[in-house]
Amino acid sequence: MDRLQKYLIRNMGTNETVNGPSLIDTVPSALLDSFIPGFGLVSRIFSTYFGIDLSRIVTTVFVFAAFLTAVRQARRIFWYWIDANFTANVTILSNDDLYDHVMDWISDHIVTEHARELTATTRRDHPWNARSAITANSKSITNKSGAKMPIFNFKDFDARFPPSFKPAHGTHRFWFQGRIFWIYREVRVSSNRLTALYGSSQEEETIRLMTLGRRTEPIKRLLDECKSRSAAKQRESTSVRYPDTGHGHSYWRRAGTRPTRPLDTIYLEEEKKVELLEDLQDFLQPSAWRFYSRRGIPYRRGYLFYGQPGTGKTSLSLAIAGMFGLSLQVLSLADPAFTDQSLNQLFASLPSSCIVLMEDIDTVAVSRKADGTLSEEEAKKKEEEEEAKKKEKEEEEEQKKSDNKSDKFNKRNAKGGAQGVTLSGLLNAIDGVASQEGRILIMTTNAPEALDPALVRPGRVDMQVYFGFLTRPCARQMFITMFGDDEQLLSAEELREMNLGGKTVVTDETTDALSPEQLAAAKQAKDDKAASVLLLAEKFADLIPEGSLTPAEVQGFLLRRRRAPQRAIDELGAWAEETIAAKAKGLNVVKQIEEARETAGDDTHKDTGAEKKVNGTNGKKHRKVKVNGIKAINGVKEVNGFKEVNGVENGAE
Ligand SMILES: Nc1ncnc2c1ncn2[C@@H]1O[C@H](COP(=O)(O)OP(=O)(O)OP(=O)(O)O)[C@@H](O)[C@H]1O
Repeated sequence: MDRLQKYLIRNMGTNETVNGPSLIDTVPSALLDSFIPGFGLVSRIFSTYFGIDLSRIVTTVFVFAAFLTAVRQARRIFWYWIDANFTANVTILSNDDLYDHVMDWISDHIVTEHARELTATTRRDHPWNARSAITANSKSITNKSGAKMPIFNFKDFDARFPPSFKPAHGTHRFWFQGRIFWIYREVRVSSNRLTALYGSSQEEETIRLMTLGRRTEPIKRLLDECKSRSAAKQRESTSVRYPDTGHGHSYWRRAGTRPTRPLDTIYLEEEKKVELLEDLQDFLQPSAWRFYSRRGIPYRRGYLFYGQPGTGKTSLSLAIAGMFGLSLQVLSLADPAFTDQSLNQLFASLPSSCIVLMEDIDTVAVSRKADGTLSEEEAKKKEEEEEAKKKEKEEEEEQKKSDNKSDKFNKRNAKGGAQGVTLSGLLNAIDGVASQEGRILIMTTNAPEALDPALVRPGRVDMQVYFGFLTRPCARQMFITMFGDDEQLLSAEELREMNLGGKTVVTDETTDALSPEQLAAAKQAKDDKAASVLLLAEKFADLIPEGSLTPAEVQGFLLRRRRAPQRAIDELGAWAEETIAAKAKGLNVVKQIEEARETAGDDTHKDTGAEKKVNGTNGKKHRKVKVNGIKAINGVKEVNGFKEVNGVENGAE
């Protein structure tokens, strides 16, 4: 013992004598001195002047901390052991739809007033759900007829809703069907295997559901509950995904949801619509999968939607996705970030049933053959290119500085460049071995003739659908949809504003307040209006020049007059004539706005831009207004929205 004491005293630098303080007092002080330089000196000062033994205090703190660490470690080991032997777990990645279903359910069920750790986000309801455009601070503008129109203020609307809460990152406990569950919400770095499997990014958020017991059945029941709850909520929306090519990996990023577009708001000849739907329905039958696999046919379906811009190719794709409850994966090959490899990754990581919408497919490198070789003509072209290579290089340097990215991409594709997406890369991706079964591919193009035949051969494209100009039946339907009483399409305010000669239009909100006589009169007014709209729709359809105007153009025209059906009919002829003439000349901008206003000396439409009085059809004078690339011509007589609605009745007579 003596020897040990001497050794410690010598090595730990204490100058106490062997007969001084005991070992238990001395050792900590010496040890602490080596950890905390100067501790010995401070300790002696405290001991001399205050009579406090600092080393004892510090030792106690150290022992306590060590004890706590040991307990924590023991608890971790205990839970690890429990977790490994007596619990069931299910992990869900954030790029899966299930993640949102679970988060929605959890937010509704465990975010109570007792929850202590939450993540708050601003909640925005869709203005669609606003009962009234008028808020406490509503300002209004006066329209041409002197009537006050309340301004819908989005900030005021948002302010009506409290934030929404979700469980914060970390662990939360809750009960479901009499059983305890834990949810761990965390961000983690994905492994290569997971990345390959789910096509996810390097960092991703996960939730892990855990319950006691060795079977996952209770968790599956919970997931079923989450799914069925949110399925009802999500029936009205279509989830849309876009590709992300960050971190050297390409994956589908969920871009949110879009309201499901009703199919009857797509104006396409009925036979074409029915034929397409039957084909899709046939393919999506559960029995079809067996049929395809038994015959060794890849279970995929391809469609080519072609036609003028603004004829509804994209809109129909969204409507179909909503109708069949499929997600829409949108891909634009004009994106310069895409390569053959990223395209392959994206097709390999598609969900098992979905619609892939590839827009403007003609922008891809169409000059390459499927096998990557060049045709005779192309080889000749390449030779010429090589001859001019030196010169081009210099030019390209200059162009690089001035051109924007998409111009560069188009030029590269026009030359059949090997970067970006090549035709052979595209063909491999869409029907290579890695491509997902069960997917529906919709390719859209304005220039079908520019496509390589390999791209549209049967098997890759199983059905071609032409989207043409607006036909009369479709124009009629568009008019009815635009001015009809469907409360899905028109808000209560709008319906009320669309009164007929002073008679109130019935809405759900107003029915309670009316006496039986008033109600009958109002219902009659509503029926009258519906009948009037039908008659006006016939007139409108008769005036539509077939084979000349796209649905987008007519939709734009009607939207400008969405409260004035009679005005739409009055102005259609002149507008259509002008629009067709402008298109024939290849004009996009019809009038130089300022110049036109100066010439006309008229400032009625300050907000809309150019105006110029010209002679239109039927010997009437018209004012031309350029709005968002679509010309509109207002009738010469002074019009106001409310009077024009009354015009519905006139038109019906
Ligand atoms: N056939 C149609 N039925 C209903 N709406 C249509 C139709 N065609 C165009 N529209 C309307 O016009 C707008 C543009 O339509 P959409 O994007 O679907 O056209 P597109 O043919 O895909 O055009 P692009 O070739 O330029 O991509 C949308 O607001 C849509 O509502």
